[in-house]
Amino acid sequence: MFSLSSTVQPQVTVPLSHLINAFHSPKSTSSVSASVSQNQHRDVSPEHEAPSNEPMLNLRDLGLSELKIGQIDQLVDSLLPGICKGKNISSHWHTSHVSAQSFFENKYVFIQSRSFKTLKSRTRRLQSTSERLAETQYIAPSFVKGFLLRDRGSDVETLDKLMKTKNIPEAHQDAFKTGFAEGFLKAQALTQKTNDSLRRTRLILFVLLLFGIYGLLKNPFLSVRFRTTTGLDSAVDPVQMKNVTFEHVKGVEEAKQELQEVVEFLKNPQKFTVLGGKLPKGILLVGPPGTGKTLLARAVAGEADVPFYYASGSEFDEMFVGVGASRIRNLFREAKANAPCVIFIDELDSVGGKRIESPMHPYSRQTINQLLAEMDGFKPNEGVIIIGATNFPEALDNALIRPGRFDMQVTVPRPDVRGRTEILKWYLNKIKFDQSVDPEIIARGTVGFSGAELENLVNQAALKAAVDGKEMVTMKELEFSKDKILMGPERRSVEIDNKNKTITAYHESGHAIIAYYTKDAMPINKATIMPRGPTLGHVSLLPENDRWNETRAQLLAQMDVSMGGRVAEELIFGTDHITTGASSDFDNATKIAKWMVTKFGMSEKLGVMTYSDTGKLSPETQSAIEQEIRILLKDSYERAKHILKTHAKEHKNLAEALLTYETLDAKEIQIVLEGKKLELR
Ligand SMILES: Nc1ncnc2c1ncn2[C@@H]1O[C@H](COP(=O)(O)OP(=O)(O)OP(=O)(O)O)[C@@H](O)[C@H]1O
Ligand SMILES: [Zn+2]
Repeated sequence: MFSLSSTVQPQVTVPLSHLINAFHSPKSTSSVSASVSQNQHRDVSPEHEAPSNEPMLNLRDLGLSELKIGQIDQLVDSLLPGICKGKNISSHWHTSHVSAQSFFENKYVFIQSRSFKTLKSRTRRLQSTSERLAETQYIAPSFVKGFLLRDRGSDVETLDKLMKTKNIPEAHQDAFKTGFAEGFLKAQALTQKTNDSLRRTRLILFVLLLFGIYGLLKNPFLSVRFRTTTGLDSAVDPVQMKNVTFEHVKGVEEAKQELQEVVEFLKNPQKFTVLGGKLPKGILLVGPPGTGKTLLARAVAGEADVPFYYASGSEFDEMFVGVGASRIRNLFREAKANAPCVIFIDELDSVGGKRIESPMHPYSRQTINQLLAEMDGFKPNEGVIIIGATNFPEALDNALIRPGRFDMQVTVPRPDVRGRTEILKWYLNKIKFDQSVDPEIIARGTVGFSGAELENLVNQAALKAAVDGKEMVTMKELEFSKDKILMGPERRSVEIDNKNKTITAYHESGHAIIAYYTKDAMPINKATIMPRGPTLGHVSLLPENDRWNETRAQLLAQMDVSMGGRVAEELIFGTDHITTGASSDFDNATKIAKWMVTKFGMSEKLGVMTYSDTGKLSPETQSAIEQEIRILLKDSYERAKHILKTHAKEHKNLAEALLTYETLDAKEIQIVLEGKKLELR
């Protein structure tokens, strides 16, 4: 079963008594021959398989070169009566022996036997007892084999030399050899013991390893580490959330307030029980991605200083029967054992969605049922609070949002301008930034950004500053990374020819001039002719505040600003040279005009009425709507033309400044439009 490595040499062994007798064979042949002849039969007897208790000795490791021919004959005769008699080897030996002094130097019979035994290397390679048995069956008793295979001339010489150098008299040589044999035997026994204990140790280690693997797979705590590899268990790491508190979550004040009572409950569940109050078991955090739902849940656990169990809904969504359900079971079992605590299930919709069983999610129903059963299975004041998060509350299974389950909903919206400012300040404080940085300006220009996106913006600005070899982050890097997130990376590598650059500069200046000179337009933030994403240039405007509502004048102003690009092209380069670059401007203007007519009731002709599905309307109404939209756009176009004609000089100055500097911020645009000279940067 457990074969040893090939470096371990096979041992051909004989009992000690045989060896001693062999040395003294000429004198005490009878006892040896009796025991050896027994040995011959051992090859097939089961006795042979069971190792004898007597210490075993390897004869081939003994120096026997000093034996004279006569002695060898006697020895062999006494050890191998069968072989010697049957094959008449001794006579053969006598006639063929040439002159070799030593037994091993004789190249005749015994060497033949060696080759008959197929090369010494083969013998050396023999590994298992069974192989050895097979060999010995057709050759000779094992010890003779060792005897015959003796080929370590150097060892033999050492013993010879030793006897010579020590000047051991003939009479004592036998005693010397016996002593040598005893010493050898001891060493042999020791090697055997070492080998045995090595074998035993390996066996024990192997068994321990097997137990270890089994234990790891069974133990739910240890299996956490194996979760990803085995995919079958479900334990979840509890994480102590001391370091995350409400202080870390910015711009979601209402949500924090609502969750404050949950924190109180987790801190002291008994207090609530005494008063008979009942807290929801499950809280549903609803909001767009990256608004800090996970962060809030962590903060709840952190504020209350209780363990936090994180699980993602998609982890429970398994192709295999029962896996999702068993994961949920394990999660709740562990949480209950560690109450008070918070279980957080991210992407709840992917485990608790209303989906019917489909080939993609064959066992989702089972998983939802398990979740419901677990939620029903513990008492409200047991100290376990389940917080679920979703971007699509509509997609949740109705059973999940019934009272007693996720019955409290907390909305986590995208932050408003104040929230965004706070978030930006929070992340700016983690990096080095210039005192001139005004987080509010960035906040104003990042309508709709989530907390995660704002964090990313600050991070990208820091990276940009590092790449540019700056010591601090300035507004420039922040603006840069904002544009990158909004419009894709700059395309500096694109070679834009001068003609196109000029067209772009006049087009963008057109937008900027209209924005600057129209009362209800948003203030300009920046103008650039640096290609970015799919655009060749752009003008960004900045609302002073998040706009909850927009007036008719503001909408018209937005249309006018959109028209400014094309009007500029037409006025400067002529009708024949207008470009395709204004298509997205027209999209924008047309959308606003359409909404004014069909949604906002801002057309006198069509009245205060909404027209949702324009395809189903009568042809007359449809053409009336179209007519109104057309008029709004035409008027807008004319207004833009008027402004650009009036401010042709400013328009030209701004376009040239853009051609020189590529990007101009609000202040620089103002300087140019006021007719002042722009300082060289
Ligand atoms: N309001 C916030 N205040 C501070 N940091 C925030 C805020 N919102 C998001 N972040 C940052 O963005 C990271 C991601 O947010 P989080 O994972 O909490 O969002 P989420 O709403 O759970 O998103 P998803 O729905 O994609 O899971 C947070 O780790 C945090 O660094
Ligand atoms: Zn444009």
